Amino acid sequence: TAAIQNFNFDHILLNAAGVMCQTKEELDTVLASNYTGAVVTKSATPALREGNPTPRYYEMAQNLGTINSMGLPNAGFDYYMDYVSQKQTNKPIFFSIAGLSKQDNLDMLRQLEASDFEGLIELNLSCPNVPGKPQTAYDFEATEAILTEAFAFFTKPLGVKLPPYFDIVHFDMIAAVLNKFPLAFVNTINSIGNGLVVDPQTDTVVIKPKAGFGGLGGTIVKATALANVRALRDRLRDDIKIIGTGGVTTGRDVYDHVLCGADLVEVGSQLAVEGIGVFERLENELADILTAKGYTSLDQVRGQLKTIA
Ligand SMILES: O=C1NC(=O)NC(C(=O)O)N1
Repeated sequence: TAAIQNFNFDHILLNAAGVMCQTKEELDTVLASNYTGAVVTKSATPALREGNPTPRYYEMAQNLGTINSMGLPNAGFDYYMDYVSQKQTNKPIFFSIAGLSKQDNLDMLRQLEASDFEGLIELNLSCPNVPGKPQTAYDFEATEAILTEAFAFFTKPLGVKLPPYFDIVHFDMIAAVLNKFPLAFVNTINSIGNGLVVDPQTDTVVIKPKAGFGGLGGTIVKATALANVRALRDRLRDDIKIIGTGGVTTGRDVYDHVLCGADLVEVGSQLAVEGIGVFERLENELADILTAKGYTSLDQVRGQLKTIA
């Protein structure tokens, strides 16, 4: 549809893959909100997955953030294909996939290409929580290889979910790879992989998988998220849209993501913590900021972050 072609959504907020999107009921809840512009599915693997042993998710005190090692629990590719095939909605759906191998990903992409699905596809190259599996997008050659093979046959709107980078040279390198392909969007960031959180009552890690190592989200990842949005906006072709994810708990955080160049903004940890009402609160807080600044459109804000001369 036109909305998808020019990435023009009624609302810029949606969930982050993994949060409130594993079941049809959760997906319907996000879609039904008057304050979301789209929904993204839990990253699907070919077969249903139980994921990692629990406890595998923890919310830190003072809403500092979250740590998770879910391990890609999901109902399986066919479940989400069934959902999108039957869903009557004019709100765009992002179908997220996270194969455990290049072949898995190519197989799911071939099925999506052959289907009547008219939404967007997010290739998650950044899950940090499958023991023994790397975050693919930290391997620039592997990333180029999967995208080369994918774009040999895939014609629907495709984007990638990236891990955070922490080295300017890595921003340059991943952008050089991504700029070779007709990507519809880039979604940055996924959780900051392999953090470690201690329970102060018990001197114990707070999640069971991987001896407590898990992906960080929420307040504590905001500065890294903004840096990755800004760095990729500065480096990627203008036609590649940016979805900003990470550290969004207030309307100001949404504003900051747009200031750094985000076209859409995803909410993960704060959606898990607060529930579906977070979207209305964020949109109202954002509107108040725009009004206070005399802006009538986010287009006046997007990418306008100033530097110090
Ligand atoms: O890509 C992912 N990012 C996360 O932080 N967690 C999930 C997961 O573990 O399934 N996947």
